Amino acid sequence: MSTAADAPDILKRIVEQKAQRVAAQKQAMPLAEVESAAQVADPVRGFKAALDQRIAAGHAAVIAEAKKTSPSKGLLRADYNPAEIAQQYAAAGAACLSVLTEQDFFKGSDAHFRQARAACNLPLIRKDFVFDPYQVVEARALGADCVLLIVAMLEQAQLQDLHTQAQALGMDVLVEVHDAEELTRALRIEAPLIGINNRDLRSFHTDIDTTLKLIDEVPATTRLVTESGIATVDDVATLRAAGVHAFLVGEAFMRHPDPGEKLKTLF
Ligand SMILES: O=P(O)(O)OC[C@@H](O)[C@@H](O)c1c[nH]c2ccccc12
Repeated sequence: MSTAADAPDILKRIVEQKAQRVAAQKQAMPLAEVESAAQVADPVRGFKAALDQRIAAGHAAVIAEAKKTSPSKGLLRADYNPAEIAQQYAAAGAACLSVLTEQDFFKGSDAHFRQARAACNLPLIRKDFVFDPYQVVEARALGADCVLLIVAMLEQAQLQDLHTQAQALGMDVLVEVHDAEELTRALRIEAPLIGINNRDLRSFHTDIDTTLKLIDEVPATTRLVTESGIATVDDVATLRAAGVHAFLVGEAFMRHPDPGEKLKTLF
């Protein structure tokens, strides 16, 4: 069985760095304080519901991602303004937004997340590397409507517990997998929302076949999101023809001077 110990090197490095950050953050802001902040946070906006609505109406549901930098591609956008990007995405018809908050490898921040969420009415996923229950409470305190859980970096019991905790706080969870074994683990916890990451974190190579190969294993009642490397109108058409209607796209939008314009042309 794949476990956190088998995670690709880049994921291990990110998680090690993150563990130090979380330890320091717990000192700066004890759990009880974060819990209080979570209790008075803005109500959740319904992340999965927004995807389901778009798709029920016959449209593709786009989770449009804001990220300044990625470990695989480096700087994507020098003039990074999360509030402006959020408004452009919302105006262009995105169903939901994704905002990177990881600091060391993606140059994200909690402030980016807050700015983006305040600038629109769409539901947002906090994109980070979550392994500690503290981070789940922190996400809700920030106003997150959904959190990402990456199967490759979590033990099964951890995955189950974090998933239950996030749902108890009212959030949706995007459970990310990359292969059949990880998908089995996501299905075992009955995750309603599963993302197939087309990026191989060992090589950084993206291939939409990753989604196409796994699609038959995903029950019709599960909302499937295809993630990463979606760059052309052909990619979108191929995936939709195969029955995938929710898309998480970052790089293709971020490289364009007007990310919202790119969203409109791609979808
Ligand atoms: O920029 P892309 O290739 O369109 O991919 C977006 C998103 O899928 C990618 O950023 C991502 C997928 N899973 C992640 C986990 C952590 C950080 C980032 C990611």
